[in-house]
Parts: sequence; C-alpha cells; structure tokens
Amino acid sequence: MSVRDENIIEVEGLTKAFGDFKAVNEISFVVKRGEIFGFLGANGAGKTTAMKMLIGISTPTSGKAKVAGFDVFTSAEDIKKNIGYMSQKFALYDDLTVRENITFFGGIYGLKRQQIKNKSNQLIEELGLEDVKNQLVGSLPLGWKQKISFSVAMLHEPKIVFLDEPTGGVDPITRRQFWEMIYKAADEGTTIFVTTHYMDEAEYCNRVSIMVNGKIEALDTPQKLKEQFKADNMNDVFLKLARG
Ligand SMILES: Nc1ncnc2c1ncn2[C@@H]1O[C@H](COP(=O)(O)OP(=O)(O)OP(=O)(O)O)[C@@H](O)[C@H]1O
Repeated sequence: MSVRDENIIEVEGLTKAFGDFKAVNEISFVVKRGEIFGFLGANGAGKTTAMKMLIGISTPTSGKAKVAGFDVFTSAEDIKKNIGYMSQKFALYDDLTVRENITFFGGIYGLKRQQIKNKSNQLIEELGLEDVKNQLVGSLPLGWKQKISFSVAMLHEPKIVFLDEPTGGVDPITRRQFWEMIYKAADEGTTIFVTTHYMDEAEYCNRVSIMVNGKIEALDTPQKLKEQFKADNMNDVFLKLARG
C-alpha cells in the first residue's frame, strides 16, 4: 500500500446545520494521498451530509475543509474536476448500454473523443465486459453495475474518489472483487474515501473514522481501534461506540 505523506483532504471544525439541528457537528481529520479512509457511522449519523460538503455540492455552515488543495467554500468547481463520486442511489443509466454509459460520463468529465474511446476499450477489457458491452446496463446484475459505476467514477483519473456505500446489497464475492479494484486504485496513488455498513470492509481500510450523531467519536487504524475498545473485530468497536 502506498500511503504518502501528503494531506489530500484537510477538515477542521466542519459543521452543517439544518435549522437548529447539526447533522455534522465540528468534525476534524486529515486524509493522506493513496489512503483508503473508511467513513463509518450508523444510519443518520451524518456521513452523506459530510461527504456532500467535501465534494463541493453543499456549502458548510462553518468550519474549514480543503480537498485536493481546494477550499470547499471558494473553489467547489475545482474540487468537482479533481474528484470522482459514486453515490448510494445513483449509479448508471439503466436504459443506456455499457459502452454508451462510459461515453456519456466520459463526456461529462470533459474527456476528448479519443480518450473516451481508449478508456472504454481499456475498461471493457479489464472488467471482462466484452460480451455485454452493447447490453443495456439495466439488464446486468447489481454487482456488475457497481463495478462499472466505480470505473466510471475513475474515468478522468481523479486524485480522490468518494464512494458512498458502494457495495450495498451486493453478494460477498462481488464485494471482495470490488475491494480488489479499490486496492488497485489506491496502489496507483488514488485516495479512497469510502462509507460502508459492512464491518468486514472496515477492516480493509487503512484508517477508519466512526461518526455518532454528527461527531467523529473515534479515528484510527482498525488494529488500534480494536485495541482501544478492547474489541475482537470492527463490528464490536462499532457497537460499543454506537451504543455509547
Ligand atoms: N436537507 C436536509 N434537511 C434536514 N435534515 C437533513 C437534511 N439532510 C440530512 N438531514 C438529516 O441529517 C442527519 C444525517 O443524515 P445523513 O444522510 O448525512 O446520514 P448518513 O450517516 O449518511 O445516513 P445513511 O447511512 O442512512 O445514509 C439525518 O438525521 C437526516 O435526517
């Protein structure tokens, strides 16, 4: 693993309030280049809200954050060009073929026609999609869609990729394959910021933060967290924290 000593995300006292309710309440952390950073928390803990601020689509109420060197308040557009994002709900267009999806998103990310062609061919080969490249994405199993979706989020070779529960509802073998793709991207220097509800996946991260009611209550390597909470596995760590 090639975690480098360069801060690619810097967050300090970041807060998002909806009226009187603070969905994200003064969170602070840094993420290093090439790191796989797990962003955990129970439903409603504030993960998606925090992630939306970091990808430049939601303005924070207060605090500071820099992503890929750009300020979330003043340079949200630059952030969007330098990151990839795979959201929980939106994956790909079901009524476009695999190749059409790649071409469409390549265009959105500003790739040139030849680059899109090269990337599509590379991706189809790497994912073994030759036989299904002209099929509608809607006809493919969820696990395939997720893998294509991840590759599409990486089309423009972003410095960081944000994955919001990328493996939700997918079988364990496909989840494992998905994580192999994550490792490969991290080895190549891409920073991975990932939320998950699967605690076995938390073990695969370099460091993990755990959010409870808008605050980060723990942040360390899986090994250190297990020691700190005298737990056998990340599931126990999570339960101890979430239950208070
Ligand atoms: N636009 C909004 N207006 C008001 N409240 C909101 C808004 N968006 C989110 N919230 C609230 O903020 C809290 C955190 O929500 P968020 O979606 O960030 O949690 P999460 O940790 O991502 O949960 P999940 O795992 O279910 O996606 C929730 O109580 C949610 O109802």
